[in-house]
Amino acid sequence: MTQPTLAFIGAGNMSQAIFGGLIQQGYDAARIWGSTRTPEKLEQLKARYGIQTSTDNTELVRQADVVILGVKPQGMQALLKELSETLQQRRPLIISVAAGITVEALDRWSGGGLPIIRSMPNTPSLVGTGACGLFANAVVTAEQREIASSLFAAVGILSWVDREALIDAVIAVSGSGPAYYFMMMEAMIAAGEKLGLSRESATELTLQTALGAARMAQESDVDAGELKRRVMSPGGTTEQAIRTFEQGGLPQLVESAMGRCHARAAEMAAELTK
Ligand SMILES: NC(=O)C1=CN([C@@H]2O[C@H](COP(=O)(O)OP(=O)(O)OC[C@H]3O[C@@H](n4cnc5c(N)ncnc54)[C@H](O)[C@@H]3O)[C@@H](O)[C@H]2O)C=CC1
Ligand SMILES: O=C(O)[C@@H]1CCC=N1
Repeated sequence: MTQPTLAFIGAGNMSQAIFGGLIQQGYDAARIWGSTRTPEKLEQLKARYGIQTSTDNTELVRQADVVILGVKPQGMQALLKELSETLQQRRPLIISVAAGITVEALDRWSGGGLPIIRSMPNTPSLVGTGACGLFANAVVTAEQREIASSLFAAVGILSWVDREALIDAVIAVSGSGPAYYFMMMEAMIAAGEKLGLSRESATELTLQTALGAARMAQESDVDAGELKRRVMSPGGTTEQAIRTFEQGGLPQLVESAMGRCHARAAEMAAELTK
């Protein structure tokens, strides 16, 4: 199958993670277009990834089989107002990555009746280990679903949800999730340094431990709780650390942090999609 031409409108962090990951997996960079507001940024993207670039979003839509909307949620309505006429003429598959912007709003702002997929990817897509949730409107064909699946499968795993509301749960788990782990890494590195390790060594040990734990949990036939218990020797060192996390309320803290993340997605939808 020929690779579809992709237009990333708003080639920022998330878009770059997706097309950077696709290019690493062998996607033809000549079939990838990116736009940002600033020409200097586009020059950098061209030099780094070899993609086609333009500051003219309508030019991108005219080339595209798939249009990926990668702007901030606050900029989506204005962008679609600018593009609706061209989108209606060209009728590409539209994939939004924006948090808090509903399919109903995307449909309304783009003039109605277009195939729209609301996705929630994450930045580890850049290194082929992304995790993405997807929801399609009724206009999206089986073939277009396949196209979206193969794009996201090239940069990680994906999961279709059958209710749009579940995209907000995906945001709380995997869309925002990399930041939770990065925060844990920051804290472990800082604590390792305080215990006398060099920054370099604390960083290397922390990152390898995060990678090892994730790989082990993925490959194991027992759950994360059991893997945790297997590290905890009775009367030993890990037990003291885990007890300290529990006494500090870590599981409840994670639940309320993810609850706030989830609630914010709904608040954004109420604020931005009137
Ligand atoms: N950063 C992340 O980890 C994730 C972000 N998202 C979603 O991705 C979207 C973008 O987020 P980031 O990539 O983090 O932001 P970003 O600020 O890095 O990227 C946005 C880009 O859009 C460009 N832009 C803004 N208005 C434009 C316009 N009218 N035409 C062309 N380009 C325009 C900006 O110049 C910028 O390069 C958001 O809607 C966010 O909800 C989703 C999942 C994860
Ligand atoms: O923080 C945000 O709003 C975006 C959506 C998921 C990750 N970053």
